[in-house]
Amino acid sequence: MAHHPILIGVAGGSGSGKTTVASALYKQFQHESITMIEQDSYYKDQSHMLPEERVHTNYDHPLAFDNDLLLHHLQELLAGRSIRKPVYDFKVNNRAKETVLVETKDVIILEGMMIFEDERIRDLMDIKVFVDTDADVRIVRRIQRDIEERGRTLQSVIDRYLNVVRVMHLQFIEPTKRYADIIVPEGGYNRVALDLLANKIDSILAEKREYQEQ
Ligand SMILES: Nc1ncnc2c1ncn2[C@@H]1O[C@H](COP(=O)(O)OP(=O)(O)O)[C@@H](O)[C@H]1O
Ligand SMILES: Nc1ccn([C@@H]2O[C@H](COP(=O)(O)O)[C@@H](O)[C@H]2O)c(=O)n1
Repeated sequence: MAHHPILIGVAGGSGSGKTTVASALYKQFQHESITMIEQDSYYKDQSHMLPEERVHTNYDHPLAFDNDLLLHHLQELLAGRSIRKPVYDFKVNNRAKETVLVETKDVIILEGMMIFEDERIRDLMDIKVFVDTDADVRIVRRIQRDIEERGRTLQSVIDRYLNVVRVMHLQFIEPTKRYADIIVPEGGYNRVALDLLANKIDSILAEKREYQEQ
């Protein structure tokens, strides 16, 4: 393994294409040593709340995330140790009982809406990517995904978007674009951006290997 793993952050609004970009990078390096972490896995545990109370949580506010645990886990991975990543269940708005073993790798991709918002987490990243997609495209993608995969109704997705997601996006996500090294329009299928990123990752890996051999 390289001397220090590389941490790549992929941020952007809900439905922007973060997961698609992160997965494309993951695929490109699947023969290397690579792993992926999602900030969504670090939504706070809400077992102490009734299911009907959990519906009212603001999931688009930085405080919805257990960033202390995320920071600790990233530090562990970067130090060469494995972690047990929490599992989040969107259908019941709560952390699941099981955890998943994640071993450290040369390249760690962290994907999530607000990963640039916490300075402690931001400062660990070697490359910061912001996936920038227009709000109309993001809401259409989100409607489709939340109904198909997260068990939501059309009305609940629309209400939450207009009352919470949109407002929080402007307050907490859009301003973090300034921290990005690279802004990728439209995300997932932007081949040029993905190739540029892959080249950069390759060169950092080569640099680290050279340093390690000295
Ligand atoms: N460039 C793109 N063109 C068309 N559809 C896309 C593109 N990027 C992502 N998608 C689709 O949009 C949806 C949301 O993308 P996803 O990567 O899950 O976004 P995020 O992780 O930012 O919420 C997915 O169904 C994905 O297949
Ligand atoms: N229990 C929850 C937790 C979060 N959300 C929404 O998920 C969005 C973030 O996920 P992306 O993959 O789209 O980045 C966020 O906007 C939350 O509103 C939820 O619906 N329920």
